[in-house]
Amino acid sequence: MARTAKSVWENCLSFIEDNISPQAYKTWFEPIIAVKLADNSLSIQVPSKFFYEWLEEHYVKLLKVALTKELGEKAKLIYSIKMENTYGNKQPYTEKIPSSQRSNVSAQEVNVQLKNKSPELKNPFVFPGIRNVKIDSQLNPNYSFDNFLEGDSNRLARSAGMAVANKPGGTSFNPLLVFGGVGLGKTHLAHAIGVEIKDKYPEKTVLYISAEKFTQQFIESVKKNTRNDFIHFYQLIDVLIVDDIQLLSGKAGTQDVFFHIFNHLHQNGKQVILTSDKAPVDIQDIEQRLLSRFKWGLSAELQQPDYETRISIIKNKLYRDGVEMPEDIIEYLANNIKTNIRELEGAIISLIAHSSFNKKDITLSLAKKIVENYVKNTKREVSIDYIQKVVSDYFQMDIEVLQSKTRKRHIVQARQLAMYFSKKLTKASLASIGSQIGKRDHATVLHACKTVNNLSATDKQFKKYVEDLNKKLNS
Ligand SMILES: Nc1ncnc2c1ncn2[C@@H]1O[C@H](COP(=O)(O)OP(=O)(O)OP(=O)(O)O)[C@@H](O)[C@H]1O
Repeated sequence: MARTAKSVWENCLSFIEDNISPQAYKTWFEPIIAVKLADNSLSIQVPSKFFYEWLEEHYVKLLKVALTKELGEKAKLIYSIKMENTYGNKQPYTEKIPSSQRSNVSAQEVNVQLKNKSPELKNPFVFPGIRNVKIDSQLNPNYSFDNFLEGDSNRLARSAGMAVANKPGGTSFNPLLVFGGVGLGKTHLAHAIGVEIKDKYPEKTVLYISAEKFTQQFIESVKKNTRNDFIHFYQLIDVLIVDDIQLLSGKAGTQDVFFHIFNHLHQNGKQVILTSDKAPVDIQDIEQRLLSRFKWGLSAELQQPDYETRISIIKNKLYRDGVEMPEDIIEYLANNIKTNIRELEGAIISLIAHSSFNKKDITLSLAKKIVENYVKNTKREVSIDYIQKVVSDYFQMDIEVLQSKTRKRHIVQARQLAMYFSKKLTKASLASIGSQIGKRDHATVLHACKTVNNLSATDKQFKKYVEDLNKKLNS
């Protein structure tokens, strides 16, 4: 019997159904319609671009296995997206996108000159001993310069990033340190520079790594006694991008090893790109010699985007998602989500999802509801620095006093309150809270939290402090 799109898809579905939860199957697979089968390519129609992205993100492997079983190794999946009811009464239209269209930045081969007999060079990403080390750049090709919109708030950082991408290691921006608040595009820009360099100079070895992962790898190398291999590995890199460098704060061993790697790369004309959520002067607990190196090149700030840039970012995101939205809603979003581009994008995604799942138009009242949720839910994301500022302002003392070693009762209480609220309102560990609030250890923070709970149950005045601060930190 001749195979049809429908019969092939039905076989795929019965395999998929056996491998995921009934709820997921119902939500994500039942609405799909198989539309065409040509050679090894099956076209399926999905209800929205959001739907397509969800499938690609969560079920691409399963789809691949199911399809390969049916159509063999060369099987291809093509999505046809039916844009319906996203806005207004427009005719539905379709858009075709191949599965996993995003090209990956391919692994890079590095020939290692082996000086001794042991051919082992440990790649902390892949473990087996290897002569020809393949280094996955860890870059995300979706973060490019093309979709990093320019505005006054990011012009300097973006242009410096471009200059570095054009001539890695060959400008005075080495290191290039990009800093700025949460969700303002540091990671995006860092990847964009790496992606651009790989495009222009495919032979260069580029590596993106978060400072957190770098630290974990280093700790692992100490445990396994492979510290030299670890250093050697990083010294092979032509362009090293380290994200969230402030996370090295308080980690003396990791800072030390990074210092050696940095010096080696810098001396050899290799490019280093760093990001941080603070300006270099404000990064605490980083050794002076390292801090001074961070300042060798250029520190460029990403500021909060102005209104025009927010509008362009929204429009660009909508354009890329193939969705239209009335101008007044775009303006409403831009006027109400100002400080964090990730939140702005999140609100747009929620709006699209709501309207496409509920088959309703995107209206201003829906936008208001979503923005309200966003603003409410994200208000609690405060930093430990901010908490210390609010608490010290409340007690009219300087942050340095709050952090000092003094045992004066009112200062101790202020410090304990700062610790208590840091535990309550942030995801930071006790140890990290302690190190940021006057270099105390985790036991001190634990004790502070208990004391605040006890005192608020027994001391009226103290209870009032807690209530006042709660209001200030949540407003
Ligand atoms: N100029 C821009 N144009 C378009 N999109 C942007 C721009 N800046 C940021 N974004 C988007 O905003 C989101 C948040 O950016 P990113 O993750 O790079 O922020 P971050 O500063 O690294 O945040 P965090 O401090 O939480 O690590 C991303 O989806 C990114 O693509």
